[in-house]
Amino acid sequence: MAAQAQQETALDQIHDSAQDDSVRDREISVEQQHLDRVYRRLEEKIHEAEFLMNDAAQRGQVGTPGALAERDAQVFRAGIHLNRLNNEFEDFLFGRIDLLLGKDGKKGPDGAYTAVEPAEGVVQVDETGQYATIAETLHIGRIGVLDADYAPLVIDWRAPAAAPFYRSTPVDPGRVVRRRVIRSKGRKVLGVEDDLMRPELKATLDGRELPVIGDGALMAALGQARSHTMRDIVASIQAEQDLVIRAPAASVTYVEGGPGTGKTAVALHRAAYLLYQDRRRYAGGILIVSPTPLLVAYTEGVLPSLGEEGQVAIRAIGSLVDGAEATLYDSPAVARAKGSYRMLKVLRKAARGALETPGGSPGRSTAAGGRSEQLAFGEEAAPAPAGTPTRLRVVAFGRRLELEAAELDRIKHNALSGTAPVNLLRPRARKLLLDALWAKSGAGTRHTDPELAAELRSSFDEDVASEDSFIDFVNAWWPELTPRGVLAAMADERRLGRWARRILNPGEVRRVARSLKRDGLSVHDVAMLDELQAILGMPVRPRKRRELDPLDQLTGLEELMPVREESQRERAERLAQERVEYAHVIVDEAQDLTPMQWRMVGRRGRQATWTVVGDPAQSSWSDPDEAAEARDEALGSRPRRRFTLTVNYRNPAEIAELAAKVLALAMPGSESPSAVRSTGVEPRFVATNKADTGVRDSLAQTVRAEAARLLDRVDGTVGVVVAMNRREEAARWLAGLGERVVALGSLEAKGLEYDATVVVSPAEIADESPAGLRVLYVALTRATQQLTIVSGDRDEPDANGVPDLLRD
Ligand SMILES: Nc1ncnc2c1ncn2[C@@H]1O[C@H](COP(=O)(O)OP(=O)(O)OP(=O)(O)O)[C@@H](O)[C@H]1O
Repeated sequence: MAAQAQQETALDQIHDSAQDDSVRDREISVEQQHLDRVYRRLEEKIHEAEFLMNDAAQRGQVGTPGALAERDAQVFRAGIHLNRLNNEFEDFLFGRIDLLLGKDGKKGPDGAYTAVEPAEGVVQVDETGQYATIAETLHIGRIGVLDADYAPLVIDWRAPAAAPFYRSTPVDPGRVVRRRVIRSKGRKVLGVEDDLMRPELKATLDGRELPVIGDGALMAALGQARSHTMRDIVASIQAEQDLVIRAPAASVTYVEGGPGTGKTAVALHRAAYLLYQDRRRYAGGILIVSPTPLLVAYTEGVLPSLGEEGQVAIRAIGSLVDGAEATLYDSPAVARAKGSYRMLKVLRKAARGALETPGGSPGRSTAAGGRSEQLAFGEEAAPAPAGTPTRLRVVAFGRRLELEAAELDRIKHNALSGTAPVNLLRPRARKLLLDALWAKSGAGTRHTDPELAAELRSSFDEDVASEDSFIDFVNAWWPELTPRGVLAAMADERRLGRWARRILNPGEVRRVARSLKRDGLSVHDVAMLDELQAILGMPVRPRKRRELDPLDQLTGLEELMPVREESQRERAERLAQERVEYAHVIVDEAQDLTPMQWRMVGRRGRQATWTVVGDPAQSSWSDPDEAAEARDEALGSRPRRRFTLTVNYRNPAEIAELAAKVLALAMPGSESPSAVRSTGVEPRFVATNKADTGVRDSLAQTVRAEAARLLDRVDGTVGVVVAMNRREEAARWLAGLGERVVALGSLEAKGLEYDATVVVSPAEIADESPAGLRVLYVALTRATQQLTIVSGDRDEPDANGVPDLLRD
């Protein structure tokens, strides 16, 4: 009997699932029909754009300036249009909402009704419950497409009419009854996933009950394997994230949220939204500052997938200064000295001190006639020892005139007392030299008539200033300083000691000087270079003129028209490079910026609006209060709009719970975001067997074995996170395991994620810097599915292998 019941249940299930499959297939084919219509329309539009291009080319042959200007503008617009259509042809339709009738009957510019709330009385009740009719269906995609009658076939995801797709929740559904995510590849619809916003409502569309397919799009998206590049989340943005993405761009939008809450994703989507919403305003460019080149590479594809790249520059914090690229790391102690406000004072002294003659500060006599380093090196050059002249000799009005070392020092001291950037004080120094020589010449007493005296003085200045000996002297005595030159001078411990007196302690001076002797730059050096650039002031150099198209000159459309052979992308890159200030600045992982880095970033957005996203609990900077002060200085008095993201989309609950233990140590009292899903797989703890093979070998073997094990268990990537000083060693441990696995230093793991991670020796990571516990918290929150902790030499694992830092 029981067996028969079981059989019947099984048969029922087969029957249900066959029915489900046929409903699913029918729904897929409904969406396929819509997609086919959209493609037909897109093809028409592409033909239109091509026609416009040809038409424009014909006008070019007419040759009058007016016709040429019109041609250029038309080609430009048609080119952009074609480019977008071609680029976004793939996978661009991803959503649909089915809506109740709205409160008013107004339509927006995209052809959709604008009301958010349903009209009164559209939901009716009978003995079977609530029922209603679907009044409007909207499809959402990466770009908007209207049909030939201007009715919306696809709504751009950033348009106001698309907002309910993201904002509607079962608690606050508005007009939305069903939200559907459509999965497609090229021209083929592969699947649909539905979420019901009003599950209690029986809704009909074209006389048929609205079917619901799948378990919801979010879970489907979160469960997918990770690759080495981030995907956009445009099909499953959640309501609290959407509020940030669409927040008005006034002043500063400030977003906090724990690991995995989507801060980076939200920041990128916000850039795309701002461009859509006010393209003209953001033609000034959007800068996204990212903490590491690894995170730049990881996130780089998201904006193009949203149809935006031209106006957005994503730069690592170590690549913000043109021509400089950070490749080195500083020890925590050196980083602390270089990144803090104290360094600002040192740099100000160094910039002036770099002109001083050896053995004393400017103004003190150097009668010993010593020689000093020549500091006017080119961008790449190291300081070349050369003579700083200690005597100036010229011949003027037939007389030999001389200034001695003491006088020269006095003049230099005087000139440096000005507040202008050091390089811009050079003309003032030159003028003071001429004054001193003029006084020596005694010619000032020759005429009492002021006009004649002035004439004489001006011909004296002209004579002297054109003399080779004077020109050579000024060049050697007051060379033009470059940021790199001053930084190189700071590598001299003795000189740095003088400039950093009572600011850095002797140990810091020694370590900083030593670090500046290395070949290459660290992220902190780059911020110092930028500061020096501001302190020194760069004399204006003639800009390299790019080749001009004669037609551009004719029409004056030089900036509007892409130059021949320069693609849209190259043009965007060129503009980004030439640009120093931006219209909007987005700072990702803002908690990590040092005071000096905030100053550098601040200079790029003096007139900008800002979006700042971060998580104080993940800060690797040792003095968060000082950084907060610098951040407030960079952002000025602009009002802040604050948002908090509360849901962790990355880590399953099992991993989030473990990480929360470290958070409690790192920042007692702060709250973890709640994990949105659970996998049932607990983190694994492995202790190395030191007795067998020795600690080092054992660690290598254990980590390799764990990485191999995880590669078998997940489809995507595996990250092995070690303390910074073990990076190279760890890469060797993993040799030959393939491209899906990577070794990372703790600081490099920032912002990244992997299907599975191995965190090696929590104690080593926690001990490596004053912010070590927060860095460990970052390391523990990188996995989307599985996590293994391998204890090292410094950990004290219990019988289950759980190291002390991760026990209750
Ligand atoms: N609404 C969403 N739909 C689908 N996936 C999402 C959503 N929000 C976030 N995610 C995914 O969650 C993961 C974490 O997102 P993201 O890296 O932006 O978080 P974060 O807050 O910047 O994390 P961290 O502070 O650790 O760097 C990513 O894989 C992202 O694609």
